[in-house]
Amino acid sequence: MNLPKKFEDRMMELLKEEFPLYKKTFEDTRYGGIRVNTLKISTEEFEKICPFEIRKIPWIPNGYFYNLSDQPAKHPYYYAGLYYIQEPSAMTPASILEIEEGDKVLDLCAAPGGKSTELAAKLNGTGILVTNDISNSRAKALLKNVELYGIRNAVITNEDSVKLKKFFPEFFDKILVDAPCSGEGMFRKDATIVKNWENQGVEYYSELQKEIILNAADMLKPGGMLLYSTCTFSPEENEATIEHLLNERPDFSIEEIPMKEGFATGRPEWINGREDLKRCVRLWPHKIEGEGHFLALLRKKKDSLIEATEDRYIGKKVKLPEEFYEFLKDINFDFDEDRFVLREDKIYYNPDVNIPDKGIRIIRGGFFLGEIKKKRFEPSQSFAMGLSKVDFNNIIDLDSKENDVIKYLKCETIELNKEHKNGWYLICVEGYPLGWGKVIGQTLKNKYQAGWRWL
Ligand SMILES: C[S@@+](CC[C@H](N)C(=O)[O-])C[C@H]1O[C@@H](n2cnc3c(N)ncnc32)[C@H](O)[C@@H]1O
Repeated sequence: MNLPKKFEDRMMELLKEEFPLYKKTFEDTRYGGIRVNTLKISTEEFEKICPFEIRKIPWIPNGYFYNLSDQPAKHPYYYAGLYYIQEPSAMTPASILEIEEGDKVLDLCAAPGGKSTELAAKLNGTGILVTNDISNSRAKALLKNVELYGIRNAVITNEDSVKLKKFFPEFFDKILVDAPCSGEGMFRKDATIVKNWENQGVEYYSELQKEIILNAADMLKPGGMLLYSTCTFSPEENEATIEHLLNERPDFSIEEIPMKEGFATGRPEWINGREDLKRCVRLWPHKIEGEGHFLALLRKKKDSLIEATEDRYIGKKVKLPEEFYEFLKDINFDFDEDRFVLREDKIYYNPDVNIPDKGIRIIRGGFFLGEIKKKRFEPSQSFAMGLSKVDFNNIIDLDSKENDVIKYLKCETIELNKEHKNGWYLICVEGYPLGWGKVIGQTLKNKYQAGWRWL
């Protein structure tokens, strides 16, 4: 692979005797990874049913390598949201950031959702995940992933960090900043990143990261934790960004990250920086089976004068159409009635946390349940994905190896060979929900979301 000369010279100067080992990784094939969505399935269960060969990623409790000759995105289990396809080192940031149930979590640079989907799994339906991206098109990909992975407590925003900060001063318990970067760790995966590096290099991103990390710092509660990560190697975008934060916000300190085999420390000497930058972690492609990453875990000093605030969502019971309540009779899931929201015939379920909702560009505010169409309630795709098979009374369970499941995912009508009463059914593959269908006589009318269909 042809690397930019400027990049190669700099890496040689930084890595010295390690450089040949690093350089050699460009001759090897990359590693493919999948991360099990523990909102839907345990790792033990997944290992039993996984249809292709996998091998544990040593430093990620729910991460596995797969062979690149397999196609995990072409299996019904992928459509059931059982796993996320992610480069192994990119799994590390969300795995390191400890989340407690009930936390208010922000993923500031989130699209397409590789880290958000794991943060949500750790929240396990409690608290709130505000997941944000400045790019509208990327935020749409994020929306799809939030829905596919069955996340019920997310609010998706489409803002830059300056604007977001105005709405959320010292609001979050945990923040992940997976910063836009020059992507030096992506060169092997995607050659177009090399072009981008040449056009808009390290200096451009370093300035942007300094701005973003300070805005994130101001949205963190005292006592809260912030995880900063990039998939690049340049010290200007890594140790220097952290040093900038520590200089500008002296109430922050760097926390130790538990070291695993192959993890390397931060390199303060590369920027003549402070000694504690050694607590940052560098993942190198010549030391672990992954493309590489940088991580820093930061704590904001606790101010004992600040009292905990009560942020629970207090809604008022809205009058919802009868058809919706009729549908809920088949749902075995305890909804808090005060959290239902009706917006232009669409029904949502709010997370249990109050957030400002005026003046922010919100792409999705809570769990979208469905809409009223011609006096009927039509449940949404996200409603199906947010349920497990025990949550709905009427199930049609398809065999992962039979053709009907692919027909269903292709939005085709299915003829049933067993008697079913008419009405809405949660269509599952081996017990994991895929979407809705409506039985009329012997026919299953397909209600799978057209934009998601199997191509
Ligand atoms: C490294 S990518 C994020 C990858 C994502 N965390 C994941 O794991 O799937 C960085 C993201 O930051 C977004 N971004 C760039 N500038 C931003 C800003 N000022 N505020 C918020 N997001 C920004 C980009 O659109 C991009 O999607």
